[in-house]
Amino acid sequence: MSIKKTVGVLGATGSVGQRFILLLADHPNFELKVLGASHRSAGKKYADAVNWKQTELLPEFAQNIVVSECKADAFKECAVVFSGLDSDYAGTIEKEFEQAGLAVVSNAKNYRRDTDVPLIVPIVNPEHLEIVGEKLEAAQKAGSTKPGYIVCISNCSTAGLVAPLKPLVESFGPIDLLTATTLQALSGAGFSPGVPGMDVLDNIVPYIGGEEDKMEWETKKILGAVSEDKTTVDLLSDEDIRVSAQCNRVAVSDGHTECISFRFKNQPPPSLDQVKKSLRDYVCEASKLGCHSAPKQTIHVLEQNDRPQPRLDRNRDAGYGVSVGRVREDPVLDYKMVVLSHNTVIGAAGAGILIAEILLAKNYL
Ligand SMILES: NC(=O)C1=CN([C@@H]2O[C@H](COP(=O)(O)OP(=O)(O)OC[C@H]3O[C@@H](n4cnc5c(N)ncnc54)[C@H](OP(=O)(O)O)[C@@H]3O)[C@@H](O)[C@H]2O)C=CC1
Ligand SMILES: N[C@@H](CC(=O)OP(=O)(O)O)C(=O)O
Repeated sequence: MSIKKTVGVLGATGSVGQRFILLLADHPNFELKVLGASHRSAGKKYADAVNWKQTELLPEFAQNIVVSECKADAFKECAVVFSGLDSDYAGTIEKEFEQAGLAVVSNAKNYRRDTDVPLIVPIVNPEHLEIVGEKLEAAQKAGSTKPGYIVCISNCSTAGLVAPLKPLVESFGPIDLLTATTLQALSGAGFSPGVPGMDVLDNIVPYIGGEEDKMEWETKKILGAVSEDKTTVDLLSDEDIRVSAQCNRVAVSDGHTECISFRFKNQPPPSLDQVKKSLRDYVCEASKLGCHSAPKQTIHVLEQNDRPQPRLDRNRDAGYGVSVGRVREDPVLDYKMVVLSHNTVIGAAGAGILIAEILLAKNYL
């Protein structure tokens, strides 16, 4: 039996942090031993520090762990540190951890735009982790100690957007025009303080600060390619793809829905049946590698007229799979569809865990 790697979570009390606790309970490769949060939580038992908001009970293993301050020394035994830190603090803390030689897999936005930091949706572009492999190999050749590094997880809405695009681009070539309108869950806004009930009850809020720009920019990095020397990512340009996003907050607990339309660069486009087949047949690399959390079916193509729906479909493949429905021709672009992805699983904590499983499978941890 293989020995489990010790791991830690920064921001363990938040929306993403709580999801990490759930997903890491009884994980076959990782044992979650160290939890970090703000000075308000540090020194308390996790059960006393956290305002637990999940529908599942707080797992027993985590209840009595004493929350640490987010200092690298407390995490030095960790093979990987997952971060669900508030972005106001993630920048400094994650850099300190990297400089201390730790592997950090982060949900925060701070380093996503650094070209030498992989920005990963694990069911889409795990090949960008080659940048980590190259860094480790270079250090080994130079005889230096194993370096720390940061891997970023994408914005949660971007994860749902790029998932169905990947197989389509692989099968039929580039997509050059793309529009997306999102209906985003409350858990995406975090728990401190979160969205006030008066804002969302009987209501929709048509603004999520910074979200549209993130979707438009991050798509170009995720669908880009690793440079020849394997040290950076070459982004797609505005000429390669134009992306337009509109983001809305709705009264759903978990699961981001996105109505998307797109055009293929190569005309005429594939048929509707070819599009659906490409989505259904797609097997992500994590599944091929046999990673524990990899979805059995990466993209679920639903044929019922009224699906996907967040409450009914967000937990497909335990939240690691993405659902698409209403795939049909678009009278303006080529095709349109509705995409649903679990924002705190494949859009956040679950993505982090799947990335770590891929790093492990590639002997990078
Ligand atoms: N929610 C989602 O679906 C997604 C979130 N993200 C990103 O993940 C990160 C976490 O988001 P979310 O869980 O929603 O946020 P929350 O507000 O729910 O949680 C924030 C966490 O950060 C901790 N924290 C706050 N201040 C400090 C500090 N000074 N030092 C150390 N820790 C601190 C909090 O600890 P304490 O309880 O002690 O205050 C808490 O654990 C953010 O960067 C967010 O943008 C990314 C994708 C999706
Ligand atoms: N903004 C997203 C969640 C989030 O925090 O994303 P990011 O890590 O890109 O800031 C939402 O509200 O649903």
